[in-house]
Amino acid sequence: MLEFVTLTSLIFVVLVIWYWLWECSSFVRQIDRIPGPPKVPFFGNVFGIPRDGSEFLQTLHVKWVEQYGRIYRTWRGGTAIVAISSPQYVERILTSQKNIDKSSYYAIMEPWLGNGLLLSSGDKWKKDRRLLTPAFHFQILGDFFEVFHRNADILVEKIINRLTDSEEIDIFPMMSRCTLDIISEAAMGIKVNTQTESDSEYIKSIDRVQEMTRGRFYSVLGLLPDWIYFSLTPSGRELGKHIQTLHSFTMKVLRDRKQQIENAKTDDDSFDDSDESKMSTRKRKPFLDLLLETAQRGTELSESDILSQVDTFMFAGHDTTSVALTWFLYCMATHPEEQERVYEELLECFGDDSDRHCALEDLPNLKYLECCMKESIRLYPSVANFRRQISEQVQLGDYTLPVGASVSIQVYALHRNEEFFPDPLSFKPERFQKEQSIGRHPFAFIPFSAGPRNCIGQKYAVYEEKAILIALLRKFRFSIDKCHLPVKETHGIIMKPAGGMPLLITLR
Ligand code: HEM
Repeated sequence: MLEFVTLTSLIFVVLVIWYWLWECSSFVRQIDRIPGPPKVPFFGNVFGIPRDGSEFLQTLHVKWVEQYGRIYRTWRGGTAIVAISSPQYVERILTSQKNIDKSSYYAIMEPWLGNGLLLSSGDKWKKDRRLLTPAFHFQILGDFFEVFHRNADILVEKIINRLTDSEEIDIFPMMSRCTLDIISEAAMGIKVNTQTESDSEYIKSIDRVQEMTRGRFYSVLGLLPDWIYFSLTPSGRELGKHIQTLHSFTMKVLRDRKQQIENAKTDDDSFDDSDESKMSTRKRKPFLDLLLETAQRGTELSESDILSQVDTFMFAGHDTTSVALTWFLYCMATHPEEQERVYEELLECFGDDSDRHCALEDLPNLKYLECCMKESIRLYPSVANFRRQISEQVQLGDYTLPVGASVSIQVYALHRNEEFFPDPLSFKPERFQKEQSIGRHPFAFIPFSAGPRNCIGQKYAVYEEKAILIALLRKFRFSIDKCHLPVKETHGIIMKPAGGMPLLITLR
């Protein structure tokens, strides 16, 4: 017994000394000069950060910004996270060529997304980004419109069929299926038909994986290494099961596409064409083919590398767009005058030709639609925050961020900064008209991030959204029953509407 007490006391003393030395280190002193919520020894702020996605957003993006300012720090165990939401600070971080790697937050996504473009660092990221950029070439994107239109038509059809039962429809799952079908076909070359076929396990699992990944990051369990978390905890086992579902889905996509290419080879040898300069003049080419071609040319690219990219693009290119569409329709439903103005602009553009799909050339004529899209994603950014790892010390105002700190760019809080968007909580599309945008700080509005590591799919996403929204707004009028107001945001990795988005829909 005496030995046990002695040993426990000894461990306690060692831990206290270790903690005291850590507290006195220049890293901790530099971080703790930045204001932030009080921390608990060893655990930091993990207990003070709400698990619930809506409260999480309100606490980190509203309450603590009001309390501590547009730069504040939190601790996750021994990891320092500096949250910033002023454009000047954001510009310093996002324009850096050095501080472009992702923070430890993203390590928690690795069992799911592997070392794909979103998570990779250093030379691997540079090489992959160079390889994948041609797939998003402006001229190639024009060829994707056919896929956007076909899937938007299916969506319109589905809504019309549902209207016979009820005018109120939760549009969020419908958007999710539509964008999943589009990304699978446009980027992977495979039709998965989740709009027309029954419940998609993939969609259910992707929701759960996001929710659980965010929950894990800010819980004590998140401090456990992967091998303990996934094998010994019930939540780890559940998360592992959902990740497995996602991987099986993307593996099937990869295998199916390989098979298609094999079959096509006998008729057409274009797959062997390695001249990338011809990309822009060829018909649309799924980005997955680029990876398969590269692997075939003998470059080091294993099946698991390709799978990580497929997982990454399926995630990054599907949910981000479906929530942007969903929040946009919410803004229209709650702002009938603005909705009518968009409709009038569409009538002016398309006239009586109600069946004509939009083309790339129509888009410059739809300026008010674009202002509404920007205003909606300002208020409801699909990615409410993202992070960078500090690998070269940086000065933000009075504070020095040492190497090893993590920076969280708080897009939600940044977009609601009164200094740049007066009356920030109101939906005012005019803010984005040319005259009103002049002089606004270029980093005050960054829904797709900015700088060298911005969203590679930005143009693709905007075209896709426009094609879908134009089809919907020409056909339907959207409103919302007041009993649902306001629809709250919930933060997983993507910012979704808590409890779906039930809208009242009528035919025009
Ligand atoms: C409304 C739609 C979208 C929004 C709001 C959005 C937003 C973002 C943001 C904020 C980032 C930076 C994330 C970070 O640094 O951690 C990002 C990165 C990325 N996005 Fe998007 N995105 C959208 C659609 C898409 C689409 C359609 C694709 C693919 C087809 C895509 C692929 C990617 C990839 C691969 C990255 C990582 C880029 C890199 O690190 O080099 N995104 N996106």
